[in-house]
Amino acid sequence: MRYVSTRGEAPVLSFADALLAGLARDGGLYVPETWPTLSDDEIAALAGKPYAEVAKAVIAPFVADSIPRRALDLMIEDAYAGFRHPAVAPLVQIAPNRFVLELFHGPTLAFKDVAMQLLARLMDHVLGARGARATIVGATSGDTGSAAIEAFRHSDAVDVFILYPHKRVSEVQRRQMTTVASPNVHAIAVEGTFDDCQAMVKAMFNHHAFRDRLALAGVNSINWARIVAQVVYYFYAATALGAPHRTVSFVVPTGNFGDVLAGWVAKKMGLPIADLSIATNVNDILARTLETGRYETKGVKPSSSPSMDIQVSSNFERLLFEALDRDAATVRELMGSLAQSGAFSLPRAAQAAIAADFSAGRADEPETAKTIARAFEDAGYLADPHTAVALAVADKVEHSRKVPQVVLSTAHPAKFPDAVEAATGLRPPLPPHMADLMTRKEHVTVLPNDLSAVEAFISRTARLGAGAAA
Ligand SMILES: Cc1ncc(COP(=O)(O)O)c(C=O)c1O
Ligand SMILES: N[C@@H](CCOP(=O)(O)O)C(=O)O
Repeated sequence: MRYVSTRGEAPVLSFADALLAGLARDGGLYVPETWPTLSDDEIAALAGKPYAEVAKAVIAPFVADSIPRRALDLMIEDAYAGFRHPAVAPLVQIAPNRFVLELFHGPTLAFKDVAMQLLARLMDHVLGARGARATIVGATSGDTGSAAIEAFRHSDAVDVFILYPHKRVSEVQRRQMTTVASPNVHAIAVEGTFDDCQAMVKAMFNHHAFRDRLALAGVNSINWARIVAQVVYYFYAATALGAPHRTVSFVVPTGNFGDVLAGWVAKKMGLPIADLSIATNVNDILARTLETGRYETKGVKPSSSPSMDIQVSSNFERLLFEALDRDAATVRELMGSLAQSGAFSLPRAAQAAIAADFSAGRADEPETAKTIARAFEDAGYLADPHTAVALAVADKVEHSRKVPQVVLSTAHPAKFPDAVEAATGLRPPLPPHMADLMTRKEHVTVLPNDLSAVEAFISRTARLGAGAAA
């Protein structure tokens, strides 16, 4: 499988090179040259299989040129062996025709572990085979950062720098990033928003001298490997509910658009999905885009689901590329407009193509709190605020409700104990492996929202950059 950039001006790469590249050198995102498909028989054969077996079948076609099958299988088995639930991603029925897919049973209690645990193994494998090292830079609104730090903390081949928005993540999220004492891990609190952090990470990739000197690699969902690992749980859940003989819908709490895009990839590969619902909090740029055809950024409002406090959803570019029939020149034009004026208008055909696969809805703060309370009262289910946004939207999306609806639960309620306690009176405890999190020593560098200050810090601190000027 070869990978092409959504902006059409970067080299075509193998899986291994796309894995290490992160952002394409033209500023675009890598996507597979063609979409592999699974036949109905192949999909039916996944029903009832352990999570790792489903992962092997779904991921193999995307990596075949770069990773020997036996090595892939071992990495997948190892990645999911550490999850706290034997099903890895259990499906819990909470109402007739409604299921919650719990994706938070990995080490850092959020769905990011599902992809990150595998990504770290894949990167170590490729770097090891090349005798190479890398400097990972990542932006986080709370969960990607902790998942990446956990996954790479023992890796000798990488240094990890995670940028998060100062004072805009939950205390549990912050401490998960700042209390890891590994010498290769660096948490940076940026005085700005997640969008500022993400823009800085992309700017570092677009600063080619810096990128090459430090051998930058990315762990955000700009990295294709993150998406492909997330495609797996759509197959896992849908086949458990009768696919391919039965159609299902998914409702996905959405921020950077990686998770719901993975659902779209599953559909492209042959999984019968009736509807993919994009659930947003008050930062509803994606819901507005689907309604109006205009993608328009506004100021970010802090919410009780902070991981979704995002305006610039990186992976929307991948969908746009497909909706425009892979017209990279138009992608470049629209992304240029976004960079210059903070907005672009979708061509009508692209808007229609997107509307054929996706619906969207938003939940404001009172609705989110009410939904946490109602899920607990009606079903005895304790939902975190991100999951609650999706549960609230699940009621609103008509088309989606005609078939079994799977709501993705992306974080453990204990990651957001204040919001959960305020709605239910119950304070969810952290699991035993994190019981002392609140007393561990924190290590963090606070930096201004300024690219040169961040680049200078990374240059000084990274093993590949030591002593060099930014
Ligand atoms: C808990 C949680 N839910 C949902 C999301 C949204 O996922 P995505 O960015 O893939 O749209 C995020 C982060 O982005 C998250 O951390
Ligand atoms: N909510 C995310 C934001 C970054 O998303 P990613 O999927 O692109 O890494 C987070 O928790 O950091």
